[in-house]
Amino acid sequence: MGQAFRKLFDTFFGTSEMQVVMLGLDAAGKTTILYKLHIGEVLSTVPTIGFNVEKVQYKNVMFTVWDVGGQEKLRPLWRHYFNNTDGLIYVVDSLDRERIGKAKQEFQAIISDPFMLNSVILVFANKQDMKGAMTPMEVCEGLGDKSCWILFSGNVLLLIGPGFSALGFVS
Ligand SMILES: Nc1nc2c(ncn2[C@@H]2O[C@H](COP(=O)(O)OP(=O)(O)OP(=O)(O)O)[C@@H](O)[C@H]2O)c(=O)[nH]1
Ligand SMILES: [Mg+2]
Repeated sequence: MGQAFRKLFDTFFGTSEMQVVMLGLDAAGKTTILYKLHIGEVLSTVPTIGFNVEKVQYKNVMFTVWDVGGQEKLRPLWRHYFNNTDGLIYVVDSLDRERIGKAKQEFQAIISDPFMLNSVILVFANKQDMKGAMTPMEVCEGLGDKSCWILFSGNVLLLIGPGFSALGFVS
């Protein structure tokens, strides 16, 4: 019955699509997350030069996820992905206390861009398995959004600030 209802629902409403860009400093774990979402496995990665792109279906939404290299010399290219982006996944290495200031600077620059004003934003506080990792609250404060709320699920921090809304992606 559930299946039949879903088929009927999909026939009438179809599958919607969202373009999502995944950004964050180098070695934050973006490519690892992309392939965990895409094939459900943790693969070994090399630093991304350019981008990886995969489609990920969640319920009746097809997400096209762009994972863009985060090395310093590649960051000026990030803005080329902002046009037509519905959502941002910003990945932070929770172990990297030294660079949380840099992660904040890049995050604030992204969310101030006119193309990103209507995007939904999800901050992924990654590497929570590591001893000494910043807590999601510390990551949230480190990124400079004092008014954010946190919904914490596993190692996902959903950051909802003024003008932001939730990306239905957390599981
Ligand atoms: N312990 C731990 N290590 C992780 C986690 N996620 C990623 N890593 C490791 O972090 C390193 C960098 O991961 P990548 O996914 O390549 O990082 P990236 O953000 O894509 O890096 P760039 O492509 O250079 O921007 C790899 O050695 C991963 O195995 C995690 O949740 N926990
Ligand atoms: Mg990568």
